[in-house]
Order: sequence, then structure tokens, then C-alpha cells
Amino acid sequence: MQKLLTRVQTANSLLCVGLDPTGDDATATQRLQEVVAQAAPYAAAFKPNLAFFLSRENGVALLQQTVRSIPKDIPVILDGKFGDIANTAEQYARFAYDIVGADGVTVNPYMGDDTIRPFARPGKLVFTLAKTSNKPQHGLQDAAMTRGGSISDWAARLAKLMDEELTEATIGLVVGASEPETVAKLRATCPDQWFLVPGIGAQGGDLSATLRAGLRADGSGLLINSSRGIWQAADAGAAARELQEEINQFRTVASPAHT
Ligand SMILES: O=C(O)c1cc(=O)[nH]c(=O)n1[C@@H]1O[C@H](COP(=O)(O)O)[C@@H](O)[C@H]1O
Repeated sequence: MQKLLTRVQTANSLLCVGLDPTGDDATATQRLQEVVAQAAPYAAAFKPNLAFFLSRENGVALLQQTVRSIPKDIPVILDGKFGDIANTAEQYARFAYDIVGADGVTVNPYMGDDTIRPFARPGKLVFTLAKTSNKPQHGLQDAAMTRGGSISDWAARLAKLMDEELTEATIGLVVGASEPETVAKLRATCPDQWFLVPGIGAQGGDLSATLRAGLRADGSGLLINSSRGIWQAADAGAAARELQEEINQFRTVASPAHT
């Protein structure tokens, strides 16, 4: 967490650069190097998505190499949406932290707190899915439970409880940008927690509405992810810088110091 806070401050950024490498292995390897090198100055974090590496013959080696190439002061969130029970989750945690060298992970909390605990090592960042960015899930995640609101409300409350209990780690939420009103609702439930927000760019989420809904009063607390928007740009550095600057305009507006 300290690494993230320091990085957010020194880079003046809430941008999370997603690494979802497409193309053949040679193309992907080269593009990964370019994107990491060009986008790093503007990145608060990098988020490699495990699927895009596992789909390759030497995917784990490519993932390790990629993580090693990321400057040490920039946190790496391994997006595996891990979601198994305790002793199995422990194996995934070993993979993410000890084999890959990640600073954080994404977790699917469907199986409950058992799934989250093994990832909550001291200093690590654990982002649990609360409301995802894809549309077809809305039926499920919005479904009302017998008491206590929807499933995404439950996931948010679970993340909050876990964050309070597992104080050595940081438990945040994944909240897609596709529904700014849900971002606002979950921010009300979890006023202090970090939200990892995918869904802008290629998925069409509204950046400004999301920032207005989700930024904390201190102008922070969100990591805005873009994967294809940066990967597919002719100039990954320029795309990252533009997004960082666009985000920061809202941080200035939202910051109490400037109101
Ligand atoms: O956990 C995630 O990162 C995630 C959650 C979610 O609700 N929606 C979502 O798109 N993601 C991931 O965020 C990235 C989005 O990529 P782009 O749409 O290309 O920016 C992909 O790696 C997705 O797997």
C-alpha cells in the first residue's frame, strides 16, 4: 500500500496501465517492452491480466519478465480474478506474489472471505470484484438478496469488513466504469477504500462521470485502468499521458483545497 501511495504522489497519477498482450509471442513481447517503457512515467500501477499470458506457451515466463521490467517503485496488480477456497487460494497467492512478484491481485469474492484471506499478506493490495464493467452480469450482481441489498452491495460490505479486519493488507474493490451511479453508491458504502476501475476506453465507460462519482474528498482513492486504449495506441506514452492528465483535471476540481 505504501508503494501505491508513494507512487500516486510522485507520479501525480491515478492511472493503471493494463497489460493485456495480444498478437503472436514475438509481437507481444516487443509491445510489452514498449508499453512498459513508454507508459511508466505516467502510471500509478500496472495491471497485467493473467489470461493474456496463460494463453501462451511460455506465458508465465513472459509474465515474470514483464513484471521484472516494470520499475520497482510502480505497483503491479496481477489480474487473475482468483476465486477458490482457502487452501487453494493460498496456492494462487504463492503464484501471484512469490512466482510472479506482484504487489497485488484481483479476487472474485463469490466464495466468501476464505477466498480473500490468503491474499491479504502484509503490504499487499487485494481488489475484490464488487460491480464488474460488463453488462450481462447486471442481472446477477444487481439481484436482491433476501436481506441486505444486492450481491454487489454484499461484495462491497465484505471488502470493507475484510479491510478493517486484515489491517496489514489493503482490501479494495473492483468497480466498473459502466455505471457511475453504482460507483457513487459503493463509494457511499466504502468511503475510504481504493477502487480499481476498469471499463473506460474500449468498453465505453464515462470517465468524467466515474471520477465525479468515485473520487474521495482528497481527490484520490481510484485507480482508473486502461488496457486496449493504451496497448493499441500508436504512441502508448502519449495515450497514457493524455489519460493521466484527463483524470487529474477532475482531481483538481474534486480536491477540497481547490474548491
Ligand atoms: O478486474 C478487472 O480488471 C476487470 C473487471 C471488470 O469488471 N471489467 C474489466 O474489464 N476488467 C479487466 O480490465 C481490463 C479492461 O481492458 P480494456 O477494456 O481493454 O481497457 C481487462 O483486463 C479486463 O479483464
